Amino acid sequence: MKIVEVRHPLVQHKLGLMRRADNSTKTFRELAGEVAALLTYEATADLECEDAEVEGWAGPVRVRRIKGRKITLVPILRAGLGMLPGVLELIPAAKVGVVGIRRDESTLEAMAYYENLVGDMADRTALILDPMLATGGTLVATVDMLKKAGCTRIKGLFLVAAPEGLRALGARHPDVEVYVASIDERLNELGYILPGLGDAGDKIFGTRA
Ligand SMILES: O=P(O)(O)OC[C@H]1O[C@H](OP(=O)(O)OP(=O)(O)O)[C@H](O)[C@@H]1O
Ligand SMILES: O=c1cc[nH]c(=O)[nH]1
Ligand SMILES: [Mg+2]
Repeated sequence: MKIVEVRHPLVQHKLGLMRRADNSTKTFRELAGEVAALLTYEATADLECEDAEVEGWAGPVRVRRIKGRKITLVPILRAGLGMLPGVLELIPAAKVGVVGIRRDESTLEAMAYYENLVGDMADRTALILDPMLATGGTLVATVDMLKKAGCTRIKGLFLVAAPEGLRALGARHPDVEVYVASIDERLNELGYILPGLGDAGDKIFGTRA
């Protein structure tokens, strides 16, 4: 399975700021968007390009442009919405399909409650957006959904992942590529990532667990 831990200084610095316990909702949200944009830069590095010609200021000029499969963004409700603005800054024309999955905090089982994907999933590369990859249950359920809809090229963008979640994904969907700002140490007994960020959804939306 392809796993890219993005070591770029801007990503590491911004993630370090996100780990502070005293961040305001505004600060956490802004940083989530900024790191998401930087992850997008990495995750799109292999997009296919082609030559084209445009009329420039001094006559015709050869340029490069992206060709091939289009992208659909798939934020997982609710925390994935916190990454969406940053990703859309780099891919403003992307279509967005939304998936609602909530983790039952006592059983840690992923429960799907909403699905609204774009129609032509088979022709698109899906970029799943979720700040946290913990046990992997939410991600596996999302990939199940996307594949059922015909999607064959799937990448996931995460701020923090636990080794346990990466193993679970590798066992079920080894073809999915992962781009993550940090692979952290482990899950605690409640299924939270250590050192992690705490509850990313609550921090992005200003709610409290
Ligand atoms: O890998 P897992 O163990 O499945 O956990 C990860 C999921 O848990 C969090 O969402 P949560 O269920 O808290 O929903 P929220 O986005 O509404 O906060 C997080 O944003 C992931 O979606
Ligand atoms: O550490 C974790 C695990 C799941 N969901 C979160 O928001 N944080
Ligand atoms: Mg949450």
